[in-house]
Amino acid sequence: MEIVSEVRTFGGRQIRLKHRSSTLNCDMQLSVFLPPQAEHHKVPSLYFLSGLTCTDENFSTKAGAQRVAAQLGIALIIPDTSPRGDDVPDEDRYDFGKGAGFYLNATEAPWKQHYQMYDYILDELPKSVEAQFPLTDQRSIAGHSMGGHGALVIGVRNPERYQSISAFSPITHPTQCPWGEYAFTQYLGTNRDAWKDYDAVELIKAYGQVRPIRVDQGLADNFLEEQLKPEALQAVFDETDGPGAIYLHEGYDHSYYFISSLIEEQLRFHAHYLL
Ligand SMILES: N[C@@H](CCC(=O)N[C@@H](CSC=O)C(=O)NCC(=O)O)C(=O)O
Repeated sequence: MEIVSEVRTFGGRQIRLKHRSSTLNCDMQLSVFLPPQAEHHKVPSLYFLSGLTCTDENFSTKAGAQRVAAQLGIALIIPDTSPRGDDVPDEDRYDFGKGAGFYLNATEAPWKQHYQMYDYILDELPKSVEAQFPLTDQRSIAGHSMGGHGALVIGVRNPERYQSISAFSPITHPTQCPWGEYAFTQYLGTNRDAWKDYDAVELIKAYGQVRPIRVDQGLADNFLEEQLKPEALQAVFDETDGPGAIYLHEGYDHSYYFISSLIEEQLRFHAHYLL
């Protein structure tokens, strides 16, 4: 991975990188924050998956996560939200294609050649960053909206890889909401049984709650009822015995103002399991 830019913040290093991804068959960029402790010893990592229309820079510039990550000694690994480049197929809509990879492995043409974000986040990215930076193999995963869906799906399916899972305003039940139904039809085809591998509600029903899960949801979120459906996640938390918890916040919307208000709580939640 090649360093594109680097700045010092809160005693640590905020780094932007580019690399050729063999999983996605394209060049990718990502951001990494290394806390000051990484100068002396290996540190654990929190992966943060962003939402529709985002790159790695939305979270790294708007969430304000670095101050507390520096105090706690946790690295932040912030990938892009889809494959990129002129060779990558796209559609002219904000909720599908580039910027909207939905953290799955596409099975349908023309998407499957590049849209393999599930494998990229789970395998290629940790191997690459852990080979280059002083990181332990202790990881947790978080995300926002489409990225909250990604964090829940990847975390629930791979409890041996992630100590804890959190999400801001996640798409909890993508097989039952317009964003998910459109994207899954294109990426995965029309067999709805195959969609269940990428639906947090269906996965928790099947796998249970192995790792701790924290969800924060604003009650003034304009996507709440149609796209996010926290009540479906609450129902499956209630059905399955486990520590999953959804915190509802009066007056907060879907934006990074919400994420920046609650990021400290989510970082401290993960620190409990990572450190
Ligand atoms: N129509 C809007 C929708 C895009 C949007 O709200 N994106 C969110 C994530 S939504 C779910 O994944 C986001 O994080 N935007 C970036 C930001 O910095 O706020 C639009 O096209 O803007």
